Amino acid sequence: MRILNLYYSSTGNTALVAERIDQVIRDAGHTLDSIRIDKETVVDLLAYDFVFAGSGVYAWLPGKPMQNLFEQLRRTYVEDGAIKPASPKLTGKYAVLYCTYGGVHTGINEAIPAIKYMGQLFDHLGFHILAEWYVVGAYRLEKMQAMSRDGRLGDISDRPNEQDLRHIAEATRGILRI
Ligand SMILES: Cc1cc2nc3c(=O)[nH]c(=O)nc-3n(C[C@H](O)[C@H](O)[C@H](O)COP(=O)(O)O)c2cc1C
Repeated sequence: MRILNLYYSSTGNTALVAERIDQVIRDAGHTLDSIRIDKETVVDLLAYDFVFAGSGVYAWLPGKPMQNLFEQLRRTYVEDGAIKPASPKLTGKYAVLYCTYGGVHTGINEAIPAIKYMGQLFDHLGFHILAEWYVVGAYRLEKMQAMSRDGRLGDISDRPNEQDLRHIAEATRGILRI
């Protein structure tokens, strides 16, 4: 099984989640490509059977570098015919989407558009979307730290914490059983 973990992380929270996912996959005896997205990233999602895709949430969406990559991929897959009308499902292609988010204003509702945005590329290609994981992540920028205390989710200064990462590890172990 060819496995990819593709993620964008600006302030490190999503990277912590991604690293835990990587570790569980390796401990289960698989190899994987783990790619932290930057401006240079080139990838073919269709080269993999199982893709984990994650990002921090910024203004309700994944980070700009991930949006740019997904837009490039969407265009390429439309041009080469991989995105077909009615998006027929592909056998043996699975995706798991995850994000970290602060939710200072409206809680998890701020993160839902980011997950749905990422999911659309996989859905268009015909991947089966197995799960959507929402992990709380503190606002790490100095000027935003009050948002980690005063928002709708309460004090999230230490998130993602070890308990969050243990949940992700368990969920990853579970999803690999399919
Ligand atoms: C510039 C900026 C904008 C953000 N905007 C949102 C937002 O709209 N909604 C939200 O829930 N969290 C928002 N957050 C919180 C991040 O989603 C959260 O800190 C996340 O864990 C960051 O992931 P990263 O450390 O992997 O970059 C924002 C954080 C920053 C720094």
